[in-house]
Amino acid sequence: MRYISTRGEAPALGFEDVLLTGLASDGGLYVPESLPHFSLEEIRSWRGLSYSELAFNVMHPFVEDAIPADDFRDMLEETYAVFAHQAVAPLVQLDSNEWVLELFRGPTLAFKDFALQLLGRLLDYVLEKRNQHVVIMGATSGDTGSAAIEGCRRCKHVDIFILHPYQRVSEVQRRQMTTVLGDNIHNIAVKGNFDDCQRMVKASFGDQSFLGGKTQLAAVNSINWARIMAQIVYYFQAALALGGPDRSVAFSVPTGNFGDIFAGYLAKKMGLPVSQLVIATNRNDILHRFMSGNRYEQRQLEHTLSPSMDIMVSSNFERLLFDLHGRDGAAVKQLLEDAAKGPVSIADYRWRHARKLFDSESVDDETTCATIREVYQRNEYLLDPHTAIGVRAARACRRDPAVPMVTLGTAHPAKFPEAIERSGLAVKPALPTHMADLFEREERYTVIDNDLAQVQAFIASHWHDA
Ligand SMILES: Cc1ncc(COP(=O)(O)O)c(C=O)c1O
Ligand SMILES: N[C@@H](CCOP(=O)(O)O)C(=O)O
Repeated sequence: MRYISTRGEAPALGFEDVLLTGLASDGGLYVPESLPHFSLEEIRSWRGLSYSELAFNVMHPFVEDAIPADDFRDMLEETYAVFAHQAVAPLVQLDSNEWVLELFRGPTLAFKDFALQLLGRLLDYVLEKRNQHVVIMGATSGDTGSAAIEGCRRCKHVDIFILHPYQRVSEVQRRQMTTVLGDNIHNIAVKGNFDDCQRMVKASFGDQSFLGGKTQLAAVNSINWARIMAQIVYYFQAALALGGPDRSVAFSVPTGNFGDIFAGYLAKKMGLPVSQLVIATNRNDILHRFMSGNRYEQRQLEHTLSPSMDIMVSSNFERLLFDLHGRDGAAVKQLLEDAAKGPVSIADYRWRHARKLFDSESVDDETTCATIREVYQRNEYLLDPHTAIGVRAARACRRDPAVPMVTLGTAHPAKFPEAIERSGLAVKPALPTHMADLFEREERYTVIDNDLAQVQAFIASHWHDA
């Protein structure tokens, strides 16, 4: 399997190099040159497999040139053994044909664990083989950071630097990152927003000279193809549990950086019968505005009760644009350069195609709280604010009540007590036992101005060989 860049100017790479490269050298994102396609018969034969066995079947074609099958199987077995539910991603029914897929049973209580527990093991495997060191540089609006630290902190050959927007993540999210005190773990609170953090990460991948040529950067964000690859699996798992592939399933996906829903789009392209994909956004709704009116326009970022989705520059949208433009890298490059200067539209027939692939809805804080309240009162089930946005959007966009609609439950409600309180509910979601003393643990992080040079200087002087 070879991987090509969405901007068409970077060299094609194999899996190992894609894993370590993160952002392509032309500023694009890597995607597989061609996707594996599974027949209905093959997918049907996967019924009853454990999560890790299913993960092997779905992902092996992407890694087969780089990792022997038995090693990959062992890695997946270990990865999904750390999840706190036997089903790994259990389904919870809210109503007739309405489900939540709980993706928050991993160590850091968000869907990011599915990919980052694996990414840590993949990095360890490849770096050990090459005897190579990397500096992980990641941006987080709250969840990727802790999942990346948890997934990679035992890797032998890495130093980890995670940038989060200062005072713009929940206290639980911050503490999940800043209380992990290893010598190779560095949390940076940037006086800016998530987009600023992500911009710094991308700029640093583009010019790594600040590291003095002694090591290289690796990505834990969904710009790294391996993140997307691992997130495809749970679409297959949920569909199989609900009668797929002999029955279509619809998914509603709380969306920020467009990684999770892009994985759903790929699952469909790989043969899974998916009847609907709903993009569910908060008030930072650039994707919903684009889907509704073919106008891609960045606005001021708002701070909402669903902070992990406070994102305006949605990285993985580029991967979709690449497909919408017939995989013409030059066209994507031009479009994104124009988009950085002002609003852009795409050719009407391309936009209509996008509308066939996705529905969308934007949900404000008030409606998020109302949804948390309603679902709790009816089902005694507590949604986190991101999942609540997914549930609300699913209800607004649903096309066929006979088709199971699955909302991806992207985080545990205990990570966002503020939203639960604002919903007027008297319940306090408890943190699981392994995090019970989170508020007593020592924290360590460095606050830095919203300034790339200062951030890079910090990294250059703190990675372990520096
Ligand atoms: C809890 C939660 N829900 C949803 C999202 C959105 O996922 P994506 O960025 O893949 O669209 C994120 C972060 O990205 C998140 O942390
Ligand atoms: N919501 C994310 C933002 C980063 O997205 P990623 O999927 O590209 O890592 C977070 O919680 O950090």
